[in-house]
Amino acid sequence: MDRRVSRRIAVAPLTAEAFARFGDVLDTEGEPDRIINQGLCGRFHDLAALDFTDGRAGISLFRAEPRMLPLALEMVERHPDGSQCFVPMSPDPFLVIVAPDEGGAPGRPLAFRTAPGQAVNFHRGTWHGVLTPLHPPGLFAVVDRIGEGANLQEHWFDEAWTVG
Ligand SMILES: NC(=O)N[C@@H](O)C(=O)O
Ligand code: NI
Repeated sequence: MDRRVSRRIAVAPLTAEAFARFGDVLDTEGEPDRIINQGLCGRFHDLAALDFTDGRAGISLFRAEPRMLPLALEMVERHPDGSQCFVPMSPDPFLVIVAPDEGGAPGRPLAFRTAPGQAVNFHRGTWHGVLTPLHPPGLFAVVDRIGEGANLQEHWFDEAWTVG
């Protein structure tokens, strides 16, 4: 009997609970923490743990090509010196891929699809797929570490995983 592990990764809806071991989910679920601006705005306050060993936080804009599913996942990466936050600038869902660390290498990846208005913040050192829009224009604000060195470890799989 073929005991090969399936290399197909299903895409699940993103939830804070399922993502908690990998990072933070930012959204406007529930009541805002503060009502500001003369009652015209709800502030959902301090939603992500920004964590940098050195350097500083920076905000960059990404314009990324949308991908189609099923996706051949060839690699994941991690940033040992800083967290990384993807904030979509459109209401379109995007794909979030993470993997547990197993002795310094990624284990079986997990894939999530965001709901409109959800953003994610990868904890420092979390294995993740690169920014992966599913719809144009693929515009994101990214909050991550600005500092010396590459702050990047890549892992290329011997055999790609199929996501979706
Ligand atoms: N390289 C870069 O700025 N972005 C990646 O870290 C990514 O996760 O998309
Ligand atoms: Ni990254």
